[in-house]
Amino acid sequence: MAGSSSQETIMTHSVIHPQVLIIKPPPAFTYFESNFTQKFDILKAWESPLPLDQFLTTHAQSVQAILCRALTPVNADLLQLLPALKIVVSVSTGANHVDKAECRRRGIAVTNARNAYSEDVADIAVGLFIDVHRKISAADSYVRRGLWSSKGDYPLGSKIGGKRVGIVGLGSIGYNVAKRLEAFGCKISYNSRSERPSLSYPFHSDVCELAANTDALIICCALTDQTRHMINKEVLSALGREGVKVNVGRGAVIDEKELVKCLVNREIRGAGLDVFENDPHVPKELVEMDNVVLSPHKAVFTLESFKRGSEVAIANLEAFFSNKPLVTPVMDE
Ligand SMILES: O=CC(=O)O
Repeated sequence: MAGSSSQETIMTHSVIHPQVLIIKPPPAFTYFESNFTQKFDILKAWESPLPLDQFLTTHAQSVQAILCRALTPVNADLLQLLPALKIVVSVSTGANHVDKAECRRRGIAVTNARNAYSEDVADIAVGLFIDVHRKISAADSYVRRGLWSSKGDYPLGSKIGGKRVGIVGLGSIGYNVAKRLEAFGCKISYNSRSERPSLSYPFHSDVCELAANTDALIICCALTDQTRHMINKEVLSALGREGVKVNVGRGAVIDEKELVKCLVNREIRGAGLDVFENDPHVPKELVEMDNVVLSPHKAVFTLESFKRGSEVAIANLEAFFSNKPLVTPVMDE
């Protein structure tokens, strides 16, 4: 008996979990870390005293899987240091931080969080939209700075109900924004990679035409070669002086320099921005404007979203290590 129990102990201790590299922990990782460590041997690059390239060189021959987040680029330089890599599991929905062309060339699979965060991101889009029109953040600052008593009533905002809202990217996030804003009495139309005939919202294949026919644009699409700087000077001009722009997609979908110029010259009414062209760097002009609401790329930041995101990541890693089909592979764009 004694022999078999010590054999059991040895067996328990000798279970070898598949290795997963993490360079920087994803947000809220500590909440879900044990879910990962029960199944995988997590290589924590951020805890190593070695410089990253030395750390990676040490593990180069064994690392087949990497778990990453939006702010950790998995670019060609990093991929070169990982010759045995077979899968990149991103806990983000957007996969623009992964060099997908290089992954494709090397036969490395890429997965993302797909729709895990859509509802929470849609909530923030709606929050920014309301905030810009009703000046909630600016009014909060007005009260805190003691201006209410010295300067009197705060300037008027603009009504939400009846606004014509153009959604750019009617995927899962965009659709959730549309449903929410319909309930506020807004009129929805959209631009997307393709029309969704099952929905009754008017579709505009041309984003400029969408802008010309709406009071606000809400950017919900992914950053791809096709969408980079899609919201340019022409689109912003079409949106017009009373127009508002909200972005919960990726900063570089908008030509940020043009956006700043339009805001400075009051060529559009305002903007609500959760993402920036060079996250986490925010143009200083924007910081000074009270018709702009700024948010630090946090639309997905709820415990519930990160729980769901970590479940999707674990499901993809398990599928990969047991040779099953991946749960949320990123399709070629
Ligand atoms: O921006 C966050 C994400 O893409 O998940």
